[in-house]
Amino acid sequence: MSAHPLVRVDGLMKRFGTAAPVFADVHFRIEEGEFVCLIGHSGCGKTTILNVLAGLDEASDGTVLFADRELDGPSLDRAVIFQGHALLPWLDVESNVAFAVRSRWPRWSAQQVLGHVAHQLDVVGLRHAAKKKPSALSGGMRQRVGIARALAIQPRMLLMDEPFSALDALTRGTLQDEVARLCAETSQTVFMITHDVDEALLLADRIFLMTNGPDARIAEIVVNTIPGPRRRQDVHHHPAYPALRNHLLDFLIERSRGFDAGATNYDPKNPPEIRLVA
Ligand SMILES: Nc1ncnc2c1ncn2[C@@H]1O[C@H](COP(=O)(O)OP(=O)(O)OP(=O)(O)O)[C@@H](O)[C@H]1O
Repeated sequence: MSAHPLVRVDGLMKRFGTAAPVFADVHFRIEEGEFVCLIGHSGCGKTTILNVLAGLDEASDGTVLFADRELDGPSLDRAVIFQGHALLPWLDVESNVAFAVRSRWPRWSAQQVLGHVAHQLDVVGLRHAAKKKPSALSGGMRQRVGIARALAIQPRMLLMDEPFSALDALTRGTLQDEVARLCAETSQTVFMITHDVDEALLLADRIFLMTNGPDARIAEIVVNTIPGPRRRQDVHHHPAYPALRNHLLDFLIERSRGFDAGATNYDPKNPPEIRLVA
């Protein structure tokens, strides 16, 4: 880890009302250019952590430094792609993306904005749908618009909350490939929530495993020992794949439940880093 990671989270805790904390003592770093996935069961606080990183929610305790500065609300440095795309329904595809581009570069001419939008729509294969309203698009196309809009503002970090979970298997696979390619080409820093271990092994450089809530922790950090660039048709042939996949599934099925944060060999500031090879 470098002395100046892009994201530095220390002692993060979130409590709603007087209930037990959803999660506590969460520490992690994300390096510039890294793709990190967060995996854990429903309710352990993944979306809450993502919202804190986005500046949309505040933790009850702890600090988040982004590029060595304490976070202060949302910023165009951090773009979010939600599960349900969140497009403006009254604007066509081009205008949805242009809206974000104009807020990022308010001095750009209309021509510059439209040129940039056209390029982003090309990147996600949606140039032909530029004049369509979101209601006239399939779920996969809408999610593509969300991706184009997020990437169009060239964020320093992309935050994705289960971005493919509402899609059919075929569309999901295609979009996963596209995101893998786009992020690798631009060395995009990404923090993504997923429930899908194969998706994590395709996309992530490191996978943070969260225990069940309440009082959830990051139990361990699994390093993806399958080297990039990874492609969907190759990943499962890599010799390390079975061990990695079994390790992630065993965690979700078994170890995420009985985790003991008080165990002497567990240091929340330094969760065990797991490096599995074939
Ligand atoms: N505004 C709120 N008020 C009270 N409780 C909340 C609020 N927001 C979230 N919670 C609770 O905090 C816990 C964590 O929610 P969060 O959505 O972060 O979990 P998650 O791990 O992302 O779950 P999922 O995988 O189902 O999306 C849940 O038990 C949820 O009920």
